[in-house]
Amino acid sequence: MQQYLDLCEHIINDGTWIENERTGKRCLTVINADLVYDVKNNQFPLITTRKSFWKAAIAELLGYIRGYDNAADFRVLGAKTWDANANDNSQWLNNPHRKGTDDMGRVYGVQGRAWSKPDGGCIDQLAKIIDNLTKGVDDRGEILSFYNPGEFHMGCLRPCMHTHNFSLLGDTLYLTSFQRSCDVPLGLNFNQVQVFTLLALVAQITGNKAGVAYHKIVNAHIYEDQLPQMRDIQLKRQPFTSPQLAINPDIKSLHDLETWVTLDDFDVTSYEHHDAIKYPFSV
Ligand SMILES: Nc1nc(=O)c2c([nH]1)NC[C@@H]1CN(c3ccc(C(=O)N[C@@H](CCC(=O)O)C(=O)O)cc3)CN21
Ligand SMILES: O=c1ccn([C@H]2C[C@H](O)[C@@H](COP(=O)(O)O)O2)c(=O)[nH]1
Repeated sequence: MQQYLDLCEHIINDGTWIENERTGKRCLTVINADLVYDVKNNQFPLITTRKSFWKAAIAELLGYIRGYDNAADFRVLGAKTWDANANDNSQWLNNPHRKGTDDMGRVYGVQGRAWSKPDGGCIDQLAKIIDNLTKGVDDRGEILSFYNPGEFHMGCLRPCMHTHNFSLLGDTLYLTSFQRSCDVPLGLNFNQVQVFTLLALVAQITGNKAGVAYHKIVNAHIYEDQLPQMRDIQLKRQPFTSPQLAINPDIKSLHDLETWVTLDDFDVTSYEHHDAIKYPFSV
């Protein structure tokens, strides 16, 4: 939690104001942040200086794992977070590739589970990784990449957390996740949960121990309309100690994650937090 607060302070103290054309807003911005999560000791990196809706973050992750391309499917899992990008952005609404209401196009999990090959067919990057890690193999290319510039024009948003690179040392699994663009008040609150949970889940279903997750961010920003709440409210609060994440031990395979797993299979214990803060969202 302290590393999150340090990043927020760093943006406020040292950030540069940058105009963002896509949203029409200015962002206070820094380049480079390195966050580290202790998954081994279950130090769940949940924000405590405001109430965090962690279930929606895990629902998003499940949707990516399943390769969903539709905001309605994310809503069924428990995340409304893709509604705006799928339905309220005029550029995407006018895109001939959009297949109708709630379509997100070829983003995130679609690339992870069905990357189109130029010579036909597609690649399931996640299945290959799970298969290798289950056999104790790390070919030094256990990479799940959502970043496909050849299909950016077919999706509502370029992936922000775009690459997850797994590493196996003996029977301990590590994860290094890369993020190109980070909305620190809103998105990072979710992304921290997702990096941690992805390592915990993949370790569990491949029969390995979870080690450390490394989260590398390039452009970390606070939108101009979020700044007063972050600076004058959230950063004035004292953090509480980290809660713990509990995952149903019956989840044993990728197939389980694709079929019956719901948010009821996750629980957070000892979560002490301050009141919720509603931050503006930029589409
Ligand atoms: N500007 C922007 N920031 C983001 O963080 C973001 C995007 N766009 N577009 C794609 C996804 C969607 N994400 C989102 C979208 C909404 C919330 C949000 O509104 N969170 C609220 C409450 C959510 C709830 O009640 O479930 C929060 O207080 O954290 C968070 C992440 C992350 N991503
Ligand atoms: O998982 C996510 C998804 C999105 N974001 C944020 C980062 C930016 O504020 C916007 C995306 O805008 P771009 O113009 O495509 O960079 O969404 C996030 O923090 N985490």
